[in-house]
Amino acid sequence: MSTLSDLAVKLTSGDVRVIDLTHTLDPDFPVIILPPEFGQCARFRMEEVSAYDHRGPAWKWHNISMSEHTGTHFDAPVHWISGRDVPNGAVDEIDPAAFVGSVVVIDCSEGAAEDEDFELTPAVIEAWESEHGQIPAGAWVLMRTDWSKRRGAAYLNMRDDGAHSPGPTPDAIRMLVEQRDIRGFGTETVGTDAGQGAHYTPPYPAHYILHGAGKYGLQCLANLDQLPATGAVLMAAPLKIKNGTGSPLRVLAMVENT
Ligand SMILES: O=C(O)C(=O)c1ccccc1S
Ligand SMILES: [Mn+2]
Repeated sequence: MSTLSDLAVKLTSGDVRVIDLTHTLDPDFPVIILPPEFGQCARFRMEEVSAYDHRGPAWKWHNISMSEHTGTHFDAPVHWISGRDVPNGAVDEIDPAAFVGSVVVIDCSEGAAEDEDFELTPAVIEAWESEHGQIPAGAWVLMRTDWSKRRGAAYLNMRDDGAHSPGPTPDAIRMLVEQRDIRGFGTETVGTDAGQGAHYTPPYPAHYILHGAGKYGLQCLANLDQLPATGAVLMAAPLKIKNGTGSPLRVLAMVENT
């Protein structure tokens, strides 16, 4: 039996499960808040066009609007100034082969529960690798913090000096990109960078280093606690928006029952 036929059989039998890593697109779902002098991210909005009524007797539909970076979404290299000249850096130009691939999960949930500004550092990555093996080239790396379980104001966790949420240090992202050649980095928080990411050098190091190297980001992920540390396959295909810097998307993972 071919690999794909075997996979189809296992998907039908449930020996391979599909896990949804996506938050519902909802007007109440928080979006990133930037300093007031900058443009802001739009929340998801929807308006009813008809509902089996005079506006459309046999059909129901809505018009929707949002930012490319609303909700669970994909960041393309062109999103950041460091990636502005990366070949095929917009969502409509990326090779679709990049949208399906292996994924590893680094569990930082205990650290994030103790410290809202928990940092993924090279030492955390190396400790993970000592247990699970070296992160394979071309893999997605997801930082599990269980932040997706937060609701309301606790999700953005804004204080007088801005947001406080976990994320990677510049050295950690540099290690993942330059030494492990990952495909992309994903988080449960509203951005791939820590809430205080503007204060690193370079500012917003995850965006700066990932996208400058032609890598991708995923944000506002959910259910990472349902994934194994290794062995899952991620499917993350952004909308094909012309010259798009990113897009909301359905992120799914295939996990084998062991
Ligand atoms: O990519 C994003 O959604 C994101 O986190 C972001 C967007 C724009 C400016 C800064 C950041 S930090
Ligand atoms: Mn984004």
